[in-house]
Amino acid sequence: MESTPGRLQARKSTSRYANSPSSSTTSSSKQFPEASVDNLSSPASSARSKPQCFYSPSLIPSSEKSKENVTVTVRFRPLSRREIRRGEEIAWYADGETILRNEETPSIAYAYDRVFGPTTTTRHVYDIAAQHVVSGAMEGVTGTIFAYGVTSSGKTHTMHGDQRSPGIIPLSVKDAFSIIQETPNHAFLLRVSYLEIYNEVVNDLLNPAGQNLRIREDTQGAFVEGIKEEVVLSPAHVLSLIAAGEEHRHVGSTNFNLLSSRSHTIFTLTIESSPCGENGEDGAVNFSQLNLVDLAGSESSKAETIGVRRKEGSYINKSLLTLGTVISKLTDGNASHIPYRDSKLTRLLQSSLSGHGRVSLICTVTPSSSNSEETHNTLKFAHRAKHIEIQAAQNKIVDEKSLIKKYQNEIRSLKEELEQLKGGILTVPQLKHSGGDDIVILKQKLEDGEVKLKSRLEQGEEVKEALLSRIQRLTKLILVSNKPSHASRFSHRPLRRGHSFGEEELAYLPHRRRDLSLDEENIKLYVSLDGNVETNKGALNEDKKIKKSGLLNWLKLRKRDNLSGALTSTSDKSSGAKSISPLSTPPPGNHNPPIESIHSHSLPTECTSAESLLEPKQDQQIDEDNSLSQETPLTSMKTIDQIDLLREQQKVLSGEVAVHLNTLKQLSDEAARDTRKEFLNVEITRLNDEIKRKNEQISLLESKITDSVTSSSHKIEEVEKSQSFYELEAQLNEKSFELEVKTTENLVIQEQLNQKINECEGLQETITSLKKLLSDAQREPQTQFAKTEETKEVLLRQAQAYEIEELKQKVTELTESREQLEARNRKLADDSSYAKGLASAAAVELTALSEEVAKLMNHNERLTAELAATPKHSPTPRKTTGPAKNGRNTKAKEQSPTQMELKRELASSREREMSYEAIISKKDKRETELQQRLDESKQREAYLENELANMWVMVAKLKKSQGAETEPSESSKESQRVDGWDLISCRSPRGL
Ligand SMILES: Nc1ncnc2c1ncn2[C@@H]1O[C@H](COP(=O)(O)OP(=O)(O)OP(=O)(O)O)[C@@H](O)[C@H]1O
Repeated sequence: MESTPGRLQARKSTSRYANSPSSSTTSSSKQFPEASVDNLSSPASSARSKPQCFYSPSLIPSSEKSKENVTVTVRFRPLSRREIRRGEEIAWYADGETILRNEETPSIAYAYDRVFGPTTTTRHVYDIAAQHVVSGAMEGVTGTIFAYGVTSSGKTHTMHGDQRSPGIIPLSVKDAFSIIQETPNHAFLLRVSYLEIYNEVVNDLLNPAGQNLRIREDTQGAFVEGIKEEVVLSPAHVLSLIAAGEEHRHVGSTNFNLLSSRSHTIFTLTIESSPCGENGEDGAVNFSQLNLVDLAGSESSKAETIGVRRKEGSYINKSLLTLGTVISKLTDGNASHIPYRDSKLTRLLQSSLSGHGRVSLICTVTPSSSNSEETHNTLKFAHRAKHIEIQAAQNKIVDEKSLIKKYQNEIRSLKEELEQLKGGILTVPQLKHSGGDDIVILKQKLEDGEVKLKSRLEQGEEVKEALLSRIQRLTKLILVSNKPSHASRFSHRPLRRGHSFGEEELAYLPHRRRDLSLDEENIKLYVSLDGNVETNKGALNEDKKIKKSGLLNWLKLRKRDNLSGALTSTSDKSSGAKSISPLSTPPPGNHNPPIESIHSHSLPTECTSAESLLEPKQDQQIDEDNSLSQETPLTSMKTIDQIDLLREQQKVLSGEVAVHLNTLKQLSDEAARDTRKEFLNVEITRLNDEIKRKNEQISLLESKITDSVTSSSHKIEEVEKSQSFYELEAQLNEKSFELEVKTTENLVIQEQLNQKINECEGLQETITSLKKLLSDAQREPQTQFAKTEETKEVLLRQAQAYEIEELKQKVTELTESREQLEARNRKLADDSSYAKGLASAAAVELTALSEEVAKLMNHNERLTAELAATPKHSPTPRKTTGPAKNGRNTKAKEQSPTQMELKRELASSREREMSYEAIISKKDKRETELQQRLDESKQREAYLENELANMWVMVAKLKKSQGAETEPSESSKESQRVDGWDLISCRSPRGL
């Protein structure tokens, strides 16, 4: 639908460019199909959370705030030779001035503030996408311009450019100085800083020592701690600093870009401006920053990088991803948290993105089909960014925060000091009308006055010179227009300023970069290195060489800075947290011919250029004049300083002449009244002579001034004529630079050589000592043999000591087992004595029993005998009947209990006898057993004692043999004693 572009053009930011000339075209003569743009982005931004304010309460924001959107433009680069050779198709194309469309699916289209075709010049891009940000910054509205796109899409080409086509940065710088020139009655102070973010580390590109700097925050927002800020005086000065900074930037080759930026860079121009002139100096100071950002390119997986490049690529992608997230959150009304802190890039861009300054995003894309997807991503990013809403406001700063005010105040007080000094010198005693008697006193006073005047003049001369030069230096830091005040750019702003660069300025820009991406040959070159994309030193060196001519000039000037020693960098802490080096600017005239055009050299007020001493020549805008930009600046500024000094001297002399004339007049009056006073005539004559002499001096100074002016103009002419000389000089410098490089390389090689020589010497020494050792060894074989014997002996002794130790252990063990056996023996002896006791008791009992048995047997025998006698006197019990029977029975009855008793007794005694016998036999058995064991123990004890004795004998033998061997050695004896094994004591405790 056509409505969307219409809507876009109706936007404030777009409409301002509606009439601007456009060279934007679609690629080649291709006919692009009409397409609907249903999905074109709408710029309407929804309400979003208020971002953090960049400016502190000390800064008074202008009441006039207007809402606007980020300016988003897209720039196509032409297809590279390589892409053409590969036969790549056009995937995206510019459909008119604001629409970009997909070739394959024409319904996919995006609208932006402007779409630049591949043939659009950077200058045109500047006019559309950057100029309003730069002029805003010069008026106090902070601005940021950044280039975004995939690798090799043309970001660096757009931001830095080359000599043939200067980029946004040089064009902005040039424009900033032109604006100063076009803004009379305003004083400006510009300072720059330049940093890179490489692998999430912030490095100061203006100060190689400033590595890994910290980002801090104060009430004004995020800032880089310790970054160098340099006060700048001219476009050439700024470009020289950028060129020097670029030397330190991380650049490497990838398979897409020979000189791919591996870091994001932020170039910041800090601008302070204040009205000056009749009543201007009391006004508030405008403070703003212009950030020019060259982002590193996002890398797709196609990049196939390895090693360092891959690491760099992942850091780059991560920070760009965070940038994308921040941008989408900024445009999302519901987002409560915006992750600025997730990357250093977004932290530093926070104040720019959060909506208090103008932002211009230039998205660079390639039309090629191979990059279609990446291009689409860039377009989506740009589409999101378009929705960021900003409220740009002019910022004013209070006096104490302003560096320009500080300098202006210092200049004012220095001038007052100078005036006082002059006044002090010129004050002479005023002649009052006095009577004739006072004439002598008057004469005396006059003479005194003359003497004092002379000495003061002499003393004050040096101080005056110092004051003057300080005033001049400070004045030079403050940039003012030398145009008449009615030519204010605010009232008559020209539609377009001239951007022509002087030779010197161009020298700081790189030559034309290699055309687009790598050609096949180059790829081969790269692939051959480390199999992938190692840095091609040759190619990089070539590019560095290209830059060198610019850099050489810069270095040359730097050297001059040092040589002249006039000014050194001093960081100005009072002006803010950041280190500023206002006086690190070059000494008067250093490499800044163009600045002469915008400097006022008048001393009374630093803003009135009408009094410029070197008018009209110095009034010309030298930066547009190539010949002037070739002038040797130091000489030029010296001349200006000299002229200033001569004029000052002239003024002092004129003052003195005036005093003399006054005195002369009074004396003449006096002489006319009283003609008798001869001495008055003499004095008059003397004064006349003096006046004449001083007038001569004045005319001499006048002629000197004229000469200086003429000679300076002659010099300019000479410079014009000697362009070739400078070229030669540049070549010479280049050669000397190369020579210096070679010398340095030589020195390094020399150092390495010395190191190697030292190493060699060390090795030589080792060899010598080894040789010496060898020869010593050969020369003293016997010593060696003795040494071997000694070693053997030591080993033997060690073995013996070890054996002794073992034997000692054995002895201990044996002693222990002997003690155990002894204990057992004792126990056995106890047992045996107990058994003996038992046996003797049993024997006693046995004897008693035997006796009893014997008694019983005797009794038994008697009874048996009695029994045998009994049948003769009494019938047999069988034959006995009746009373006989009864008689016999009674007798039997009388005898049988006794017999029975006896029998029972006999049986029991027999039983007892038998049990006693059993016990006795048991005891005997036990006794035999014990006896056997006792015998065994005794045998074992005897055996052990025998063994022990053998061992003692062995030990004694060993000791003896050892003693014999080591008899001379007291130490071994000592060791024996120490061991506690004196041979005398080496006997068995039993005397074995
Ligand atoms: N608009 C253009 N016209 C002509 N040549 C261009 C244009 N844009 C880019 N180029 C060329 O394309 C090549 C790559 O461009 P450049 O180095 O600027 O890309 P880049 O986006 O900065 O890449 P990287 O992110 O890798 O640093 C360069 O040789 C450059 O001269």
